[in-house]
Amino acid sequence: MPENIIDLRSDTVTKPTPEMRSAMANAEVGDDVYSEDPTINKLEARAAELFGREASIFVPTGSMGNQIALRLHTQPGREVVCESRAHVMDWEMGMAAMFSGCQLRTVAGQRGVLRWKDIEPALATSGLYYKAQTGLVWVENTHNMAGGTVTPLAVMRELRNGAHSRGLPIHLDGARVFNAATALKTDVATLTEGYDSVNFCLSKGLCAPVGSLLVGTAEFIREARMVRKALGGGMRQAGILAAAGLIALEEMPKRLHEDHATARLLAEALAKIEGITIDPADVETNIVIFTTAFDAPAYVAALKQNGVLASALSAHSVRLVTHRDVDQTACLRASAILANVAIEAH
Ligand SMILES: Cc1ncc(COP(=O)(O)O)c(CN[C@H](C(=O)O)[C@H](C)O)c1O
Repeated sequence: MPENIIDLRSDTVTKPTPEMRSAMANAEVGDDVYSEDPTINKLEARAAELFGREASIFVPTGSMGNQIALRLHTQPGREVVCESRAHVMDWEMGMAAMFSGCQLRTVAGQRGVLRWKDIEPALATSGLYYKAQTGLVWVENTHNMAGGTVTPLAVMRELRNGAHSRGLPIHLDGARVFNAATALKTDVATLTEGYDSVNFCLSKGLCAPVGSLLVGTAEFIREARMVRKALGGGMRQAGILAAAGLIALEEMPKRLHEDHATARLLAEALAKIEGITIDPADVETNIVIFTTAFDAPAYVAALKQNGVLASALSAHSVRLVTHRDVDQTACLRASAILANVAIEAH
């Protein structure tokens, strides 16, 4: 495989910045199981402040943050209503059932964006003996497998108000909520206001090496701490990770628009390639999903041989994700490789 690979598989591949590495090396630490790690405490306080919440908890992965929230909001036998291609449905190893005894009730959104009128018919909140009762409404913003699509602020509020009008909690899988806020030119506190919990990732576009944060009320986070420990997520001197997380929070959201611009460039180049279908107008953030007339896994394998890493989502679907470690020059180089390999794929 050639040198200087262009890795567009995911924004999870981002490496910590030199500033993060230096902060990690010098981090003040303590035992976080005793809540004595000063850098973790600082990160959790800062995250709660940014989201306008009472508290937050640092977790090693977005999956763990999501599953802690699902467990706390539900009880065994309840249903969780989510979008049909949600991460919690397709990428979290059946943990809703395995850990929380819940089943997922999927609802197809428009390019991943749910509306309350779509959710309402899927609810079971009283008096039905043949269905599991609904226990939680689940939103994903941005929506990964729909192509990084953004749920607008008015719809976020519509879904929140709908859930609460039926006495249901609502959780946001906000792994890329900073991308959504950037695309909407708003802030995360406004975008997520009133959501009973929000989980967001430091380790994706925000470039931290590890970690996510779950935000909510003080009581919710107190209980989340116990569930995290039960899952084996109680960490010791994790301030080393939190030091990078603080930089991720302060420095990285302001540059996410660059990833969005690069993604749009890629989409415009892809749209010119024979055998590839994509509408660049559909690309709202840092995720580019396109259809191929030819075999996608074979195409991705050939791209790898030519120095571009991508993800085949199905026989005729490919995902590219832009991020800080791939600048516009690299993406222009990738565009040429994507075109040349496509010609051979025909
Ligand atoms: C919306 C959303 N919520 C949660 C997670 C889980 O985060 P981690 O458990 O990987 O930290 C992801 C990771 N997404 C990963 C990726 O995009 O490469 C894969 C698909 O798991 C996500 O996209």
